Amino acid sequence: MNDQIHSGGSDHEHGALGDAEYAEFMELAAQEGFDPEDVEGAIGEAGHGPLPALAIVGRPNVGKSTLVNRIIGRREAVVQDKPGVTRDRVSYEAEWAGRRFKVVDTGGWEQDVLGLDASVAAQAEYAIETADAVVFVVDSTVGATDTDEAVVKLLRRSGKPVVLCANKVDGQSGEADATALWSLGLGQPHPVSSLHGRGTGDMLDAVLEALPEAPAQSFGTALGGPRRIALIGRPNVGKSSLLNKVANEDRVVVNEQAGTTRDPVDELITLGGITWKFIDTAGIRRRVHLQEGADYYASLRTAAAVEKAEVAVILIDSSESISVQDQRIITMAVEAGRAIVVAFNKWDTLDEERRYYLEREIETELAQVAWAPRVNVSALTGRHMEKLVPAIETALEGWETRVPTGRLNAFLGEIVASHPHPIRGGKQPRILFGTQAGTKPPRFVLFASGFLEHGYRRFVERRLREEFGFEGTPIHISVRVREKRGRNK
Ligand SMILES: Nc1nc2c(ncn2[C@@H]2O[C@H](COP(=O)(O)OP(=O)(O)OP(=O)(O)O)[C@@H](O)[C@H]2O)c(=O)[nH]1
Ligand SMILES: Nc1nc2c(ncn2[C@@H]2O[C@H](COP(=O)(O)OP(=O)(O)OP(=O)(O)O)[C@@H](O)[C@H]2O)c(=O)[nH]1
Repeated sequence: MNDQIHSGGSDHEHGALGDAEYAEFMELAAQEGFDPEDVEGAIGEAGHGPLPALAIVGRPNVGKSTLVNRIIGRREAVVQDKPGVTRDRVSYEAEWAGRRFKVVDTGGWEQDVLGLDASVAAQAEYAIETADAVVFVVDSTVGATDTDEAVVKLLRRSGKPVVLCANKVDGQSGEADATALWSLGLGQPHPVSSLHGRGTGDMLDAVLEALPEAPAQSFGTALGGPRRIALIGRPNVGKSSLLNKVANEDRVVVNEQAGTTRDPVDELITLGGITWKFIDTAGIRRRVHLQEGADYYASLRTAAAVEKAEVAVILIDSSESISVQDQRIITMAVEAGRAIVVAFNKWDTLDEERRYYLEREIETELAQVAWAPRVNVSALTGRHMEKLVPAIETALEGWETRVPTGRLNAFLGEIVASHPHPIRGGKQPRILFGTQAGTKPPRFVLFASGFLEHGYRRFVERRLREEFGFEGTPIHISVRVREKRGRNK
C-alpha cells in the first residue's frame, strides 16, 4: 500500500498577520467567495518562517532521489541536470502530518569527478552543516558497505539526529535485509520502498520526532545574535582580500581537507559599530584547493553558507566579464530568499572602456537582481569599504519590510483601476485583494478572479517595489484564483 505523503495544510498559521488583521482578512475573503480553508492554507504557506531542514544522504544509486520525490510528492525525477554542474537548487519544501520542512537533496552530485568516497563525504558534510536532521539511506539489497560505514562516522561526530532508511525493501521478503542494518549502530533501520511508497509514512513519523520545530539557525531578531553575512563569489574575485580588509588585519590562511569536521568557521567582525557574523570564513580563506572537483567543493560551500546566512554579499570581479558562474551564485542566493548586496571588487583596475562595458553587462546579465544595492569597492585600496555596511543594512531592511494588509489593498485597488489585466478570451482577470503573509523575504498572496499572466505579475512586483522599497530583497508573489479551489499559481 502507498503511504499518502501530502496531508494538506490544516495548521493554524497566521503568517505575519496580527490576530485582528487576520480576522478582518478572513471576513473579506469569505465575502469575495473564497473557501476559508484555502485562504488559511495560502497564508500559512506564504507566511511560514524558516523551515527546519532534513537532508537525505547516502551512496549513489541507493535511491535518494526516488525518496526525495516521494517525500515532496512528485513523480518525475527531481534531478534531471547532469551531475558535476553547480546545482542551483537543492532544497524543496515538503509537508508531513501538518508539519512543513525543507528536504535537502544531495543526490546526483559529481560522482565522476570526485572519487566515490570523497563525493559521499562531501554530501554528508554539506548535509551536516545545513540540516537539522538527516535521513541516511542505505540500499538494503546490498547491505552496509565501507563507504556507508565511513558516512556513519561523519554523521555520529556531527551529533545531528539521524534516521536510518533501509531502502529497496519492496516486500515482506526484504525485511530481513533491513534488520541486518542494525549493525551500523544508528538505531532502528526503517524498512522502506521509495519506489512504491511502502514504509515511507512510518519513516517520516520518525523523522518528525527527530526534527526540531524550528531550525537551529533561526533568523536574527532584535533579541537574537549578530546578523549573518555570507560573502560569496566565484574563485579569485577577492573574497579573502575583502574579508581581511574589512576586518583590518591579516589572517592565517587555513588549509582544509574536505570531509573533515572543522573548527569554528564563522567569524565575528565589527563594522560600522555593529558586530556581524561572517559565515564560513574558513572556506573563504582556504587557498589551497583540491585539484579535482575544486569547483564542486566551492559550490557546496557557497550553498551551505547561503543557507545559513540572512544576507548574501555577492562579490564580482569587475575587471572580468560577468560569467555564468557569477550568475549561478546569484541565482542560488535569490532562490534561497536571502537579502542581497552586489559588490563589484577590483574597482581600482577599471579604465574608462571597461567601465563602459561593465555598465552594459550589468544591464543585461544582472537583470535578475536589478533591485539589489550595488557597491563598487577595492579590497586592495580600501575604496568605498565604508559603503558596504549601509548597503547591507538597506538590503536587510527591505528583506524585513512588511506592508500592512489595509495599505496593501489600497495600493492593489489603485493599480487594478489604473492598469487592469489585459482581457483574455473575453474575460478580465482581476486582483481582488491580497496580503503580505511573510517577511524575510517578503511573501505576498494575491487573490484573483482569474489566472494572472506572468507579465502582469511582473508588473505588480515592479509597482510593489516602486511603492514600498524592498531594495535588496527577492519578493515572492503567489496567486490564488477563486474558481479553482486549492490551486496555487
Ligand atoms: N526496487 C527498488 N528500486 C529502487 C527503490 N528506490 C530507488 N530504486 C531504484 O534505484 C535506482 C537509483 O535511484 P536514485 O533515486 O536515482 O538513487 P540516488 O541515490 O539518488 O542516486 P544518485 O543520484 O546517483 O546519488 C533507480 O533505478 C531507482 O528506480 C526502491 O525502493 N526499490
Ligand atoms: N587589483 C586588485 N586586486 C585584488 C583586489 N581584491 C583582490 N585582488 C587580488 O585578486 C586575487 C584573488 O584574491 P583573493 O582574495 O584570494 O580571492 P578569493 O575570492 O578569496 O579567491 P578564492 O580563495 O580562490 O575563492 C589576489 O591576487 C588579490 O590580491 C582588488 O580590489 N584590486
